[in-house]
Amino acid sequence: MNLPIKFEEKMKALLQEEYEEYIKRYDEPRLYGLRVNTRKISVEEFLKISPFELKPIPWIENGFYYDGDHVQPSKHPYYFAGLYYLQEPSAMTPANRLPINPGDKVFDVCAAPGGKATELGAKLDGTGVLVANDISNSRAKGLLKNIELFGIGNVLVLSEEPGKIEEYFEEYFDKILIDAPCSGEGMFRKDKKMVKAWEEHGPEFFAKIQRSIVTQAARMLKPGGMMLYSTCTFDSEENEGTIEYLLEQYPEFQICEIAPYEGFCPGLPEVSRSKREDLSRTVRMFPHKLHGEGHYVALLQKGEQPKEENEEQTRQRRIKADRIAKTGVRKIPEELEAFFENVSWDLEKSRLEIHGECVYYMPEDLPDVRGIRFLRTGLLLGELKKNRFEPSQAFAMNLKKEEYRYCLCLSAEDERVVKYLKGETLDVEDLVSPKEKGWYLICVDEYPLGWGKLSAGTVKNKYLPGWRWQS
Ligand SMILES: C[S@@+](CC[C@H](N)C(=O)[O-])C[C@H]1O[C@@H](n2cnc3c(N)ncnc32)[C@H](O)[C@@H]1O
Repeated sequence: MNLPIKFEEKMKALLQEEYEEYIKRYDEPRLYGLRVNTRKISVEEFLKISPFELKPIPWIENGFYYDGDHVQPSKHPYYFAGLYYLQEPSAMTPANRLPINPGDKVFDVCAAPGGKATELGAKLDGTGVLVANDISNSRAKGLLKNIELFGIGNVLVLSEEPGKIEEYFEEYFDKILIDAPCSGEGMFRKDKKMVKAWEEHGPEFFAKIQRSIVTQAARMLKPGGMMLYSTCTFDSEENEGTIEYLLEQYPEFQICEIAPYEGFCPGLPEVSRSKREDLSRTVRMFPHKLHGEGHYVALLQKGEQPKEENEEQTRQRRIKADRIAKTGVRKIPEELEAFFENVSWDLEKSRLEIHGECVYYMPEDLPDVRGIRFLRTGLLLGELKKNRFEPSQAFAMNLKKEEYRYCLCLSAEDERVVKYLKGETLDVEDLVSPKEKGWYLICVDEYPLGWGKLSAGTVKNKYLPGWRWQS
């Protein structure tokens, strides 16, 4: 493989006698990873039904290697049920090593297309709130789809400059993940286009952006909160250099130990300006040390700053508290109430929001985000049409089979599953009485795929057209 000479020289200086071993990895086949969505299925259960041969990724409990040269997990109904995400193995590390507690307010600053946000949302398991942002609107659309596919409803999906978001979320989050835009040196093997991109915009370009993002994010973290910074590059300015910069600007932050794995290498104080020893608590991942393409990960905690509040600060704090969005409806619309007779949720009026025809179920304690560019606030439950409620695709993905009364379960081998995913009408007379009618949750085995409307033994397809199986 043709690598830029400047890059090779830099890697030689960084790796010294290990360089030969590292460069040999470029001749080896690429690695494919699959991460189980533990919000929908346990690892144990997934291993019982997995159609693919899987080998554990030793440092990720829910991560596995698969043979991407012979199987295509993105073309299996379980993918459409959101049971897993396909992700390069070392890229699974950041979201895995950021500790998440139930109820946490979590922010993924550079989230598209959702490789890390989907894991953070799965770990929250319906509690707290996940704010997922990406500055690119087109990429944020893909992010929203992946979040919905994963069954994550306690969300806010934004497409905004972090500097603008900061105005609304000062010291709001318990956990922040920054998977920063970077020069992508760890992706050269997997994606040759990255080499060309590196030649156009190298480490210097990205180091500036990263410094701005980490300091903006730092201000959105609560004292005591944790922040994880990651890149898929080897460059020291973008890695240790960015962390060093953050610590200079915000000395109340400290670097934390990351749960170890034998293939992790310590960060390198010697490549930084200050040579501070604690940079060795950050982690470098190299393809010749573990079966992954390479990453850099740093976990930080914001210290509690003992501060006496003055009058002005108290006033500001009160203003902010008033900015918590007032959600809720006085009365649940009858059509929605009728639909929810078949859903086992306790629908809380205080969390419902209705805009035009659309009904949303909101996370609690969100600031009012008017003025921020957003793609979604909360879970879109569906639409209120004339005298009826039409449930959404996102709602189907958020439900568990046992939470809705009328389910139609097809086995993964049943050819009607793919027909359904392609948007076709289904004949199901063999499964339900021709007298049955109304909204059915169509499932592959036990796992919801979307809605269908049953009448006279036929399912009218309500699968979201934009998500259809492409042949
Ligand atoms: C490494 S990718 C993120 C990958 C993602 N975390 C995942 O695991 O799927 C970096 C992302 O940062 C976004 N980005 C670039 N500059 C940004 C900024 N200033 N604020 C927020 N996002 C930014 C890019 O659009 C890109 O999608």
